[in-house]
Amino acid sequence: MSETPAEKRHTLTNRQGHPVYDNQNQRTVGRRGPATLENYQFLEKISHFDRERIPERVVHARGFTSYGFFESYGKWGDEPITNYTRAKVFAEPGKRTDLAARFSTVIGGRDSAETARDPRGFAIKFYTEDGNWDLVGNNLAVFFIRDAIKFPDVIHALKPDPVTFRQEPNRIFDFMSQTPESMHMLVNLFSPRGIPADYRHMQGFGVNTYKWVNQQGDTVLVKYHWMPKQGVKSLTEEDAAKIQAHDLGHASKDLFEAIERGDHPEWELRVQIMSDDEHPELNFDPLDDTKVWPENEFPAKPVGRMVLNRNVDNNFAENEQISFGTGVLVDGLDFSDDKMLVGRTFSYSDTQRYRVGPNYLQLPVNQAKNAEVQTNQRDGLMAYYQDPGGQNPHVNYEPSITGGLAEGDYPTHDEQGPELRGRLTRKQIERTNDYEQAGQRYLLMEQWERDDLVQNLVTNLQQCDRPIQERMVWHLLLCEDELGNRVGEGLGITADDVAGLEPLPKQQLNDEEKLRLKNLGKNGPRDVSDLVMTHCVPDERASVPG
Ligand code: HEM
Repeated sequence: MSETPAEKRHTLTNRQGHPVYDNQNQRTVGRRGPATLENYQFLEKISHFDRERIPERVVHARGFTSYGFFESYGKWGDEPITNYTRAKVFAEPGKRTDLAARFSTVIGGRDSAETARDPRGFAIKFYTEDGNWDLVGNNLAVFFIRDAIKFPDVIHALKPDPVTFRQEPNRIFDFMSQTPESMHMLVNLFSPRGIPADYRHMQGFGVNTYKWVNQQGDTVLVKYHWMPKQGVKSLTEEDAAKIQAHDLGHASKDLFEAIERGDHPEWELRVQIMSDDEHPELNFDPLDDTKVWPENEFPAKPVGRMVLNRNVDNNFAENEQISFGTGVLVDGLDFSDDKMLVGRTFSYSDTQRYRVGPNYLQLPVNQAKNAEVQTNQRDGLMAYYQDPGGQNPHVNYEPSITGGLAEGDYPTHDEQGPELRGRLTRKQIERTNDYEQAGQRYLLMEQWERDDLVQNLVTNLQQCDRPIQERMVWHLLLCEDELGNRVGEGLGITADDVAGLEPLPKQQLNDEEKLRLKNLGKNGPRDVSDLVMTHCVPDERASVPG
């Protein structure tokens, strides 16, 4: 390789701007040492190196960030989107908003394999003119649990054993077998969808239920879906192992290289809407993130597209320090009472104040760069940007008659949504219905996906204690006969072996589930003839050379 001509190079300095004349040798007394303690250049270099790492994300540690834009179609079906939301990002057809996207795996550390069977994070930061909007989703449409209080438990079960430091199927299925609401997620996670071919060929889902608010203050419940224009492709366990044998970061590499060569990946954003009420006519709760909303009843309508067209310049500054959160909403978008969402909304900014620091929002990648930020928040560790505080820099408080920042005018209404009534309680939601959609999901799979799912469940459950295996077969039979019977066959467990198991303590079975339990393994397939679900679009088995 030819050397860069010396005259074009800048002189190396330390962080104080002092030129470095020798970067190979410490200052010592005589050639052979000892070293001197006042050697500022050496101490600055080493002590900065000692602090190069920040805590990695507690989940989603390995990920990759790129930039692009969102373009609104301005319509929800035939209607202007403004009928439903006043969020400016959707306002008119063709309106573009800058964004950053971070895709990730969940459980492994920062250097772990991207071929892991794991949900994939699908986090988008829209830099809108009203400030930032983060849509923090996953590639799978549902989640393991429906109440945020269980999040540390589900993650502990999925993370390595605190003693052996290995991910242990026995711990995972110990927890899942006691958590019936996880069945829908497990049916997805152990299917090929649990190992997307790469980041460009996967879907994204908001998973939690949010709200849209229009000019009149009317609210609707919404769910968000991202559909890759590249198609959906996934890997079997064997194919993933082949890739992992020579590459731990194939998905980041694929995305980076596609963007570098101008092959810009694209996703369409589709939105489902429901009126903002409890929907007693449904046999599930619209605020339950273990459920999808059937699209024959609630069509997913295209509202815009996202294109990724630029890579980061610095992985640490833009990927490691980027900070997403579900609390980051703009006017026209709102939270629902989804009990996961409220917990997530506390958790993200809490962990980021610890992981990145209290001034994490001053970093360029996190700044609301298309909106004015003027706040009386001051100082703290690594404070970089000090806002002048309006005309009078002495007034860093509000209210004031001598200057400083003033409150804005409320966009339209400060009251919205239905009236809520209820007594304080710790009860779970009523319509748990933990098995139906898991069974439907199985029946809507292609044959290769079903076979892969069964094989993956059997291989993992074979490593579990017998009572865990039995309880899992019991749950899977309640989802769908064929699924339970096939997994049971792989483990040497029949429906009769588990028919006598009582429901779990605190488990609420609905009438249909009670009936299925009576006929365990002999109920016949559910009817899925009319059912349309976005997360069931055909999945292509990715081809892997060798
Ligand atoms: C109560 C449940 C949940 C809690 C408490 C929680 C908490 C967290 C925490 C603490 C992080 C690390 C954030 C950081 O260090 O910057 C994180 C990352 C993430 N979570 Fe969750 N999470 C929950 C559920 C979910 C669900 C249901 C989804 C999918 C819809 C999800 C998607 C993500 C994504 C995509 C990231 C990575 C964001 C990035 O790329 O930086 N999480 N979560």
